[in-house]
Amino acid sequence: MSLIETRGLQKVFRQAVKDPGLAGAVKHLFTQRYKDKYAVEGIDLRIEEGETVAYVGPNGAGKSTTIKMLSGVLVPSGGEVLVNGLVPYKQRMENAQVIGAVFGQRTQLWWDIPVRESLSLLRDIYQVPADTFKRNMDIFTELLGMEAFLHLSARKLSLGQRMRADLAAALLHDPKIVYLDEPTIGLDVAVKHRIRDFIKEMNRSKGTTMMLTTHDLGDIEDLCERLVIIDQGQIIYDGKLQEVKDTFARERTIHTQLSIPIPGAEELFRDLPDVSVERPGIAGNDSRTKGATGAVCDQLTLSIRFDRFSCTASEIVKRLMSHGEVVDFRIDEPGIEQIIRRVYDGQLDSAALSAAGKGSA
Ligand SMILES: Nc1ncnc2c1ncn2[C@@H]1O[C@H](COP(=O)(O)OP(=O)(O)OP(=O)(O)O)[C@@H](O)[C@H]1O
Repeated sequence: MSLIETRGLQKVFRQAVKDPGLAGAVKHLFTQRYKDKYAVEGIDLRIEEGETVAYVGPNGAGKSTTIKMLSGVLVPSGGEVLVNGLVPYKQRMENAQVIGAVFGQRTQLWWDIPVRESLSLLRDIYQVPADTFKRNMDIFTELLGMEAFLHLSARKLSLGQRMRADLAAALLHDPKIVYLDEPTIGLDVAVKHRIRDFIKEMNRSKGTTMMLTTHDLGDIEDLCERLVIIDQGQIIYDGKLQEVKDTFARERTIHTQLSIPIPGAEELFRDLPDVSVERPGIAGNDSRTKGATGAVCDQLTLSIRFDRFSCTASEIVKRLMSHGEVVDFRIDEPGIEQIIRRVYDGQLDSAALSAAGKGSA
C-alpha cells in the first residue's frame, strides 16, 4: 500500500451567489442562493514513502483543499483517502503523529513565548522521546542556523527566521510525511536556499516524504522529482519532472565563446530548420562592433538557438568549429517555469500532458 492514497477524492463547497453591489448584498439577506463549487473533483493519487512531490496549479486549483483533506482538517465530500493506512479526518490524533505541516502564511509557534519554549511544548504534545528531541534540536539548530533566535518569541522573528522555526516545529516528532504549503514565500535567496537544503537533507537522511505546494518554481526544480499539476480540481499531469521537461522543453541555446569572429555565422545553419543565431548586445567596448540590428555586439560571443528534436548540439558546434575555434560553450535548457507557465496559459492541453505522464508516476 502507498503511503498516501486517494481515490476519487472530492470536496464540494457551498458558495453564496450574490448580485454585485450593496443591493445584491441586501437581496441576499432575504433570498439566499447558493451554488456548489467543486474545489477538488475526483483526485486519484498515490505517493510512496520517501518521494518528493510538487503539487502545483494556478490560484484556486484546489491544492490547499487537497492538503487539508490529507491532513484531516477537512472532511471530503466524496471518494477515499488513506494516509499511512489511516483515514485522516476520522483518526486525526493518530494521523497528526505521522504528519508535519508548514504553511508559509501561518505559524504553529506560540506568538509570545521563546521559540525554544514553543519547541519544548511541541515535544510534550507529540510525546517526543528526550533523546530524539535533543538529537533533532541539535541537527535543526545547525542546519537551519537557529541559534541566534531560539531565545526570541515568534512575534519578534523575521519572516525567514519564523519559517525556519516552523520547519523545525513540523519535523520535531520525525513525521513520515511533511506537507509544505509555500515554504519559501517572501524569503530572500539565502534563506530560501537554506530551507531547500534542509528539506533535501531531511528527505535524504530520514526518508521523510515531502509534498510541496508552491508558486516558486525554483523550489520544484531544486526539490522535487515528481510533478503533479492540478487545474480546476483535477489532476492534469502526474509524472516525472524530467519527463515533462524532455517532452515539452524542446528549445536549447548554445552560448559559445570564439577565439576569432566568424562573419556571417548565420549562413552556416541556413539549411537547418528551427536554428537561429543571436549576438548578445553588449554596450561600450572597442573590440565590439555594431550588429545588423544596430545594437553593439560582442563578435566573439554567439548564442545559437535550436530545437533539440530537429538537430543536435554537436552538429551546431561541429559547424562552428569548421570555420573557427570555439574556446568555450555552455548549453541552456528552458526551466520548468516556462513549461508550467504554458500549462497555466492553456498552451499545453491536458491530453498532451497526460500522454507525456502516462505510466511514469
Ligand atoms: N471554505 C471555502 N468555502 C468556499 N469555497 C472555498 C473554500 N475553500 C476553498 N474554496 C474554493 O475552492 C477552490 C480551491 O481553493 P484552494 O484554496 O484549494 O485553491 P489553491 O489551489 O490552494 O489556490 P491558491 O494557489 O490560491 O492557494 C477555490 O475556488 C476556492 O474559492
